[in-house]
Amino acid sequence: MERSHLRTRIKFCGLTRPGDVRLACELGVDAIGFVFARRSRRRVEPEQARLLRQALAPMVSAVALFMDTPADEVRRVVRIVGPHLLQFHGSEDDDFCRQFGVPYLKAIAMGGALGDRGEEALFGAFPGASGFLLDSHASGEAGGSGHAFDWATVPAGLSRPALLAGGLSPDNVHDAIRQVAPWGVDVSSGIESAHGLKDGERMRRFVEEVRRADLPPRD
Ligand SMILES: O=C(O)c1ccccc1N[C@@H]1O[C@H](COP(=O)(O)O)[C@@H](O)[C@H]1O
Repeated sequence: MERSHLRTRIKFCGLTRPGDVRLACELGVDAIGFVFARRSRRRVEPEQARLLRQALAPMVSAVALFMDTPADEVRRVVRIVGPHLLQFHGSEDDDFCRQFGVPYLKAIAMGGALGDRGEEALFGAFPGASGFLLDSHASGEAGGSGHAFDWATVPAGLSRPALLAGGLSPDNVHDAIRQVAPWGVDVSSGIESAHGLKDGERMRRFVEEVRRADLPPRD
């Protein structure tokens, strides 16, 4: 697929240890996600996330992930952690997502029943979103499953930034980027040794594979 950008952005999600945050920054990732979704095994408390955020290098963004989280809880995280971006995975609408005064990404469920998958059908309900995350869960289900969806269902030539997510790993991210040419990639399970515990070698290989996919094709 043709690319409109020179570099695929990388977001590592579900980090729970300062050492993992520091290594991710050394490897050159663009954003780190902290999970506040109630059902997640990677969930961190706001005070813990505040410490993790302090381990971030300059110019690396902190992303706070929610799934149908009450607005007062989101506000508390915004106040204590100070994320650069919010990421919503549930049935939140555009008004809900915008009310916190922080730019937001909306996760779009790419699993389950296939309907109209044009850009307007996927993104049209979220004019206030800074970008999107195309994840493998079905509507109403949680993400972070480690399962990929059919990348062929991503419409070509998206005009708004979209991160490809769901089941990415060092073993498939090169092919995913070459097939979809996403604005960015987002990974959690594929760089873990256990839920919330990232594996240094898998993190390093993931970044190397993204960089390899970004090289111009040889003649
Ligand atoms: O990580 C979680 O526990 C989680 C919980 C609820 C909603 C989303 C969640 N994670 C997001 O899902 C994508 C894909 O994860 P994976 O790579 O397939 O494990 C991940 O990037 C998070 O943004």
